Amino acid sequence: MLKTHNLTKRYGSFLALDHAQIVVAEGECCGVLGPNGAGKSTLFRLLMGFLQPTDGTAHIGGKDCQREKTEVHSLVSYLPGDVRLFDEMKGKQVLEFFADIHPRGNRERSFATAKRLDLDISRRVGYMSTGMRQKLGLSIALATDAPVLIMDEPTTSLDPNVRGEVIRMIGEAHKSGRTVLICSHVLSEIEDICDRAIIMRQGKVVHDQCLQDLARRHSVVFELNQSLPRIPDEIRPRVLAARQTDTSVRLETEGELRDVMAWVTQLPITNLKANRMGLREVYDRFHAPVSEHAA
Ligand SMILES: Nc1ncnc2c1ncn2[C@@H]1O[C@H](COP(=O)(O)OP(=O)(O)OP(=O)(O)O)[C@@H](O)[C@H]1O
Repeated sequence: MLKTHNLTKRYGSFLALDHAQIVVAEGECCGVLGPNGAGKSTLFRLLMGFLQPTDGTAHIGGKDCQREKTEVHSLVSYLPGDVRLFDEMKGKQVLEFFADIHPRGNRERSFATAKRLDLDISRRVGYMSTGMRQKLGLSIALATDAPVLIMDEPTTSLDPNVRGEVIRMIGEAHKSGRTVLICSHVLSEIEDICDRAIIMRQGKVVHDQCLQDLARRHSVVFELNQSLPRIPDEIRPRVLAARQTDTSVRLETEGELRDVMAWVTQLPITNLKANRMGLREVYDRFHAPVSEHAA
């Protein structure tokens, strides 16, 4: 449904997006992760045809995001990272305006979405708080029945309860068969609704993670006062990685944990911990926390 080939964007000599190869299948929900400046919004703006690529191509629903922008826009509902709306208009007028110009817009659904987000649409945009303006943007973007949803940090500036509601609404859109591309700095939001997560670093896609696979992974950590013995052949295929630093051992496993644990627990170990792997561990492989860099 959505495909980029070597998609590249330079601002002068600065490479903001570096030969990105991304494929999102129809009906898939794909999260895009990465620190500030990684190139996420640049990718989204290129997909919407708001930026001209330096190199490469992007297609949505088989339409070229540059040359067939109008067709692409009729397939996509887009929430920009910086929601800018008309200050002089009331919320209701803004919803009517966007529902009328989007080929798949619907006034009643926009009003219902705003109501679900507890937004007072009788208020003028200029008098709305940042979170209220974000809700208004969401009421526009979530109310169309466009088959593709592209959302740049949809829960930014929202309080925790509304964040939860927005994530539920995006999850519902995904369940109804729509294709979703979403970026967020909140890893749990991506884990909650996405099938896959793409991790970006300095304009490059550095990792593509299927979240169903991740749910079957565990980290097993323990102390051992000797070298780790050879892992038995029966469990070796399920131990994806084994690392020993002095007395500390960390195994990364996939699938059934029972016989891995049976082997580990017959070693002279202490301080055994086994945890389900999360997106955090995967993300930290590419972006270690700032304090670790500083250490
Ligand atoms: N118009 C521009 N001119 C020059 N550099 C730009 C321009 N727009 C973006 N950049 C740079 O491109 C890089 C990628 O920016 P982008 O907005 O795509 O990052 P992002 O991953 O969305 O970040 P954030 O999480 O902070 O929103 C940044 O270093 C940014 O400073």
